[in-house]
Amino acid sequence: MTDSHKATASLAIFGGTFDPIHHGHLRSAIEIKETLGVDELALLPSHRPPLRGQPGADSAQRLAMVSAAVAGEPGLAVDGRELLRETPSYTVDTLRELRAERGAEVSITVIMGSDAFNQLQRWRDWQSLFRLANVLVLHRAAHPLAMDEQVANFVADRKLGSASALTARSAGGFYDTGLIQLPISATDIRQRLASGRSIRYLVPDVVADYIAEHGLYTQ
Ligand SMILES: Nc1ncnc2c1ncn2[C@@H]1O[C@H](COP(=O)(O)OP(=O)(O)OP(=O)(O)O)[C@@H](O)[C@H]1O
Ligand SMILES: O=C(O)c1ccc[n+]([C@@H]2O[C@H](COP(=O)([O-])O)[C@@H](O)[C@H]2O)c1
Repeated sequence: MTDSHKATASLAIFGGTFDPIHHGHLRSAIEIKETLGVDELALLPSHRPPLRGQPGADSAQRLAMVSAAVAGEPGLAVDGRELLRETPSYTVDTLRELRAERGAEVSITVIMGSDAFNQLQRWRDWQSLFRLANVLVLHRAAHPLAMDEQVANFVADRKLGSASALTARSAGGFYDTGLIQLPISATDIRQRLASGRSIRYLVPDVVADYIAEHGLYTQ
């Protein structure tokens, strides 16, 4: 795989633990879909998050909540492929699978928040992400961009001038959107549930209903 291909179609992937998915994720997904003009945007729940402890909800429950949240939203899709691998959910493995399926010409962009990007140097084979895909960063108010020096040097000559430039190339580009996300976090949602407070308007109603029905995050 090289980054020199001119892309023929475009896909963006937004991976996460989604424990649970919330309106911060969903709002950003829509904004990116519109800003990039990408053909497809898929949310990918991770099965075994590589750099954090076991989630509060199991993988099938997190996938069910993501699926319910985007049902009926034509711009967004769900890709459950990471649940099929028992190894840690390394993004580089997911990208290798997608490349094998989609070919070299399709533009693939990995979306991540600044909290995730600030840890990129800890990701498995992180330089290969740029061989296989583009990377787009969103900002979280609570996590100012503070990338590792090695990562900063690596992306310095990969920076693109616009978000839409990502969809024109298959891989190798980096774009920092400057987009500030809604200040919602899954940690805060779990804490509210554990202390009996409401999570209404932080997550879609179908997700709140699923959480209540399954008694999730009560402790
Ligand atoms: N409010 C938000 N808006 C948009 N993206 C978000 C938001 N919160 C998290 N993200 C991004 O979504 C991806 C998956 O995040 P994750 O599922 O861990 O959610 P989280 O709210 O950060 O959860 P936790 O609080 O459990 O760490 C990451 O790239 C993260 O930066
Ligand atoms: O590939 C890795 O080494 C790697 C390390 C940490 C996180 N990720 C991916 O980054 C996404 C966000 O992770 P998290 O833990 O912030 O929800 C999710 O798709 C993870 O699989 C990937």
